[in-house]
Amino acid sequence: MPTSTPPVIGDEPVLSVRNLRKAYNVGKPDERLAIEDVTFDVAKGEFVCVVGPSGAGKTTLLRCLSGLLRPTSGDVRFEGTPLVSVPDRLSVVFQDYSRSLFPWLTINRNVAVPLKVAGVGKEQREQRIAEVLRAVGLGDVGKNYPWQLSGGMQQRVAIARALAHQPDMLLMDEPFASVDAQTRFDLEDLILEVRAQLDITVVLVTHDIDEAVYLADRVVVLSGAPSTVEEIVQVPLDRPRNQLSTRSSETFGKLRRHLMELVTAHH
Ligand SMILES: Nc1ncnc2c1ncn2[C@@H]1O[C@H](COP(=O)(O)OP(=O)(O)OP(=O)(O)O)[C@@H](O)[C@H]1O
Repeated sequence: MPTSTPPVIGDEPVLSVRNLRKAYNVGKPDERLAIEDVTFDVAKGEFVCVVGPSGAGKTTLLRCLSGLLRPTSGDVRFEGTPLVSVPDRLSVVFQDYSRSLFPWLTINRNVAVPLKVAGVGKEQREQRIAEVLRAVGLGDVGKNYPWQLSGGMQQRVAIARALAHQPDMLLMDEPFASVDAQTRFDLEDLILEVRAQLDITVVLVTHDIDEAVYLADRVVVLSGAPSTVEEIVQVPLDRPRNQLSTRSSETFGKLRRHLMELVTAHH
């Protein structure tokens, strides 16, 4: 099977993770090592998925990559700079859209939040909001409130909000886990389209191996906790991808099988 290859030719990686280690409750009786040693790079424009058994530390890793959580040791650099907080050029989308959108704000105002924080003026803000809502297939819901939309539509709003200030990188933690199967396929295709249109770098954590193969250029496979990198698998599937033909191709089947073996062997 294809395995690890150097991800970057020439340019510096957008994200570089070196010997990341994360323990919770250090020095206390309930100290717990979640991540033992994780190293990988993400190149500009690349789509990297992270998979691993339940409890492998996927959410912990993503939080460390976003600057929300400080590693115990090791180094995470975004565009060459060590992370100390969430950088402006990076956006995060979580699984639970119902907790990430502000229920008391209209869709337009939800999407406006990061633009206001970034100091974007009113006129330009309104233009950006209309653009990103159109980009996620939600042209005319701006005056509605989140609770008036379906789960899939709310997650589209969360994605639009994450894209509003034109980040260089999007980090996503199980972003499609709370929607039904058909909506999940639609959202997977949406994120692939958005990625292609905006030339954005994406790191997405999922427990769903098929989803990882369908979306990624490379898949980082974590071992069980405390996690290390089991293997980095290259995904040589053509783009644009298609839910029917890509998923039924022989290469897809082989990759899926290989990843299943890796993940279940270390469960
Ligand atoms: N705030 C915390 N305090 C203490 N331990 C924690 C904390 N958050 C996570 N852990 C522990 O760290 C380990 C990794 O958890 P994490 O949620 O990162 O894994 P995961 O791979 O995302 O899990 P899942 O696939 O079940 O969502 C687990 O053993 C968990 O109990």
